[in-house]
Amino acid sequence: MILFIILASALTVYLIWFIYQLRKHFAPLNNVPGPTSMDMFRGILFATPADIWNYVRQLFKTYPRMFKFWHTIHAVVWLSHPDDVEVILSSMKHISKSRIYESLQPWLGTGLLTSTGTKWKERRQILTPALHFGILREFLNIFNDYSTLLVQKFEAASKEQPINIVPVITDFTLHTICETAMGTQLKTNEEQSKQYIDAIYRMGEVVIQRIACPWLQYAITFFLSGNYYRQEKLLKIMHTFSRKVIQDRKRTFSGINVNLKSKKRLALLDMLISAQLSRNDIDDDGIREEVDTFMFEGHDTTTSCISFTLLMIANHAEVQDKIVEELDAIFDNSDRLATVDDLQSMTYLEKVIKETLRICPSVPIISRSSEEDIELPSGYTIPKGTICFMHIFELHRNPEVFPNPEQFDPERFSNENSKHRHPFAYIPFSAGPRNCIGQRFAFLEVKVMVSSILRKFRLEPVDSFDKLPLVMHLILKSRDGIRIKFRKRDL
Ligand code: HEM
Repeated sequence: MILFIILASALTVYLIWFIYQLRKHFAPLNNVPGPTSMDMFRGILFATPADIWNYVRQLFKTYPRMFKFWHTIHAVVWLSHPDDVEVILSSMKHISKSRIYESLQPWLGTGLLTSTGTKWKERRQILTPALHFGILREFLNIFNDYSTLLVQKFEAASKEQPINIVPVITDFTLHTICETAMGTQLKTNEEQSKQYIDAIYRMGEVVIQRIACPWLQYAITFFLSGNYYRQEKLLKIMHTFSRKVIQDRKRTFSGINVNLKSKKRLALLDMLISAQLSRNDIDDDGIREEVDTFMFEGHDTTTSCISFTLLMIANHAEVQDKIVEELDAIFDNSDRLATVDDLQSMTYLEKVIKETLRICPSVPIISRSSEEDIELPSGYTIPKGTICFMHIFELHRNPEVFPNPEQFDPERFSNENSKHRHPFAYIPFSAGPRNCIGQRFAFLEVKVMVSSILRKFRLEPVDSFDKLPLVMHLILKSRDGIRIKFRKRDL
């Protein structure tokens, strides 16, 4: 009994000391406005991903520049002003992702998206040449082949019925990333490919459920919730598949070892195998981490971008007319496939894609952990160890930078109008040292897909962006998909 009283007293003293130290360390945040922990708890308890999305947006209406709250023992700040975001993103000191990304680690390990420090620097160095423009040119045939198939799919669908485009586009972006980055065709009629595609969809659900529900972020509660077993099953399918792709590629790669010395450009997976064979820079698990990272980052983001671009075009007839005029001038009614020069001539379409990514950024929120105290231009100090969320979706709606922010206006991205813009006011691909490595890949793919569709179809609106139920997810998504009508163009 005495022992129990001593232990309980020691524990109480330790807890009081711990909370005191925590409060002292994070005292500079006391000045930052924000909801109370109780408000926060009420706001997210039993909330769906759509409720959480709306709740955070509502908080930005009350605290437009930034706000803070406590999430159990973690101090969290949300930022949306370009000056504040610039201080964090442009620094090499704050390159570590916050603990929110830990939910991705069972799947992606510490690949390029989730790693930090020397590991991240070395991997970025190996992988940057894999997305060089010279290589992307070689991917054009693959983009063209798959977009031809996509158009055929829409042609076969009923003319009058709206189509939920998200699953169809997802199917195509998964096939293109697998073939371009891994040099492997996903065969939808093969059981293993089918299982893999399905597992990627379902793993996304598990990850987001864990991020959205605070109590699932701890290993023990996650384990008890039953989601752990679901995750293990999915990981087995996905990792077995990626390991097989790597082994198959390695076999053929060692057979053509000459590639290591030749000038021929290597695809992403070949680049990783080459780094292993020639310099032992990366082991088998490391290659697997990067393959999984690119499969994830390289398909969901572009699916969101293509789907929202088509939605915006369907809802803005005058914008659609201008794109069609541009395409007609380039292709002159011919059926030929797009070349790199054609894609570079699609300057108006490029402005449309940029404006879509402003209103509907595929990655709406990113997060970092502060590695040391940060003095923000707003006058507040963020102590070391704070979780910093940067709300790209809100940042892109700053009325001082983008007047009338909800209005869709591609001309915001004319050379004249973009010239004097704050460099961190528009960051769909993030910015600074940890920006998106696949940005040029994404633009090429989106342009090929969207132009192929508009050369064949007139898009008619069914859903509109302002009525879509957006959800808190890693990637911007509508809970109910995105529906559009496709009417064959009279050529
Ligand atoms: C429209 C399409 C895309 C958008 C809007 C986008 C956006 C972003 C953003 C905002 C980040 C920073 C994430 C963070 O800090 O947490 C990022 C990182 C990344 N993206 Fe993309 N992305 C797109 C397409 C792609 C594609 C096609 C690939 C691969 C081929 C790719 C690969 C990556 C990787 C590997 C990272 C991590 C980079 C690093 O930390 O060094 N992304 N992307």
